[in-house]
Amino acid sequence: MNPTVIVVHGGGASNISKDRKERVRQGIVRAATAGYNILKEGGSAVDAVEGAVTVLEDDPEFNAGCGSVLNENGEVEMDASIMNGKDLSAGAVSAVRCVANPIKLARLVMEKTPHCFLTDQGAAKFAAAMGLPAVPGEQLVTERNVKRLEKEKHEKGAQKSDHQKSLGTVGAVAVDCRGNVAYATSTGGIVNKLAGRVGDTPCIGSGGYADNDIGAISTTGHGESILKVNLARLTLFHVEQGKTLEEAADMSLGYMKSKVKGVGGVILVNQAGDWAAKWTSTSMPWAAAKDGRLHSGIDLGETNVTDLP
Ligand SMILES: CC(C)C[C@H](NC(=O)C[C@H](N)C(=O)O)C(=O)O
Repeated sequence: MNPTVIVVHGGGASNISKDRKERVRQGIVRAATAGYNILKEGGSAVDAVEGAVTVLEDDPEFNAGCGSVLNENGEVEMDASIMNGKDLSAGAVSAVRCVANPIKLARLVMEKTPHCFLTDQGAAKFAAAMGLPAVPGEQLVTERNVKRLEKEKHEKGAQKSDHQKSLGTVGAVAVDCRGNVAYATSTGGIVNKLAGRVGDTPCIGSGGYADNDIGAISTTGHGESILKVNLARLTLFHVEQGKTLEEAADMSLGYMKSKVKGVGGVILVNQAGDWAAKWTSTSMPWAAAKDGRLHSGIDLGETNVTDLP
């Protein structure tokens, strides 16, 4: 039996307030625990990453699903992708408006169509055909995100730090008892984005990648930067070249910073059950479950370890 591991992230961020930090921590732990339980019951890595990301899409603290940031028109447009490292099958959706869980739609694209990627209206039509309930767009708009958009529009042009732009993209990577790896990533993108803007999250090789022979990775950060360097596949390239997961993450994040001044974060696992969580943003909420233990943190140098129930 292979060791089962799941790692989740809740985006890159800075200066999270104290009580929000607690809610973020709880959400991340809840998602990692849900994913780990799926693995423990013999579920696949794909089931586990979809399950963990669904928990985070349903949590308004995170920038995905019902907590998604708003575009310039005050609307939610979400991106998501998922990949199975067993056969490199992949599914992605972009600019979807009216589904509660874009990651479920991405999985359906992967498993029920001959394609990898559906967008906008075609994705919406496919969701309806698959019986995914449509939710009214307004239902995904939270008070906090209305305020955040107003603030962003008001401050436009003024000097502002990256954390204002977006917060709480979510992702998961896992390895199951059969040695298969998978990733899932989901986001509302960046606040005040142009309608129709597509980020890194749904793009295979940028928002994530999974290959049993190398490992699985999910990314967060400035989408345009991540796209330019193909952050996910670049990191796994370093792993293929013999680097450890941590070394590979440091190299690719360092490259993105020096080359295009982009910050972000990554989580990784491989078939051997090694895992890593690394970031160049000020902080990144993350949690990893392995051998009945839960490791978690938000800020640099912070790791809490507890026993899982
Ligand atoms: C400033 C960064 C680190 C915040 C981070 N943003 C994303 O991951 C955005 C997503 N990759 C995109 O571009 O659509 C977050 O949401 O936590």
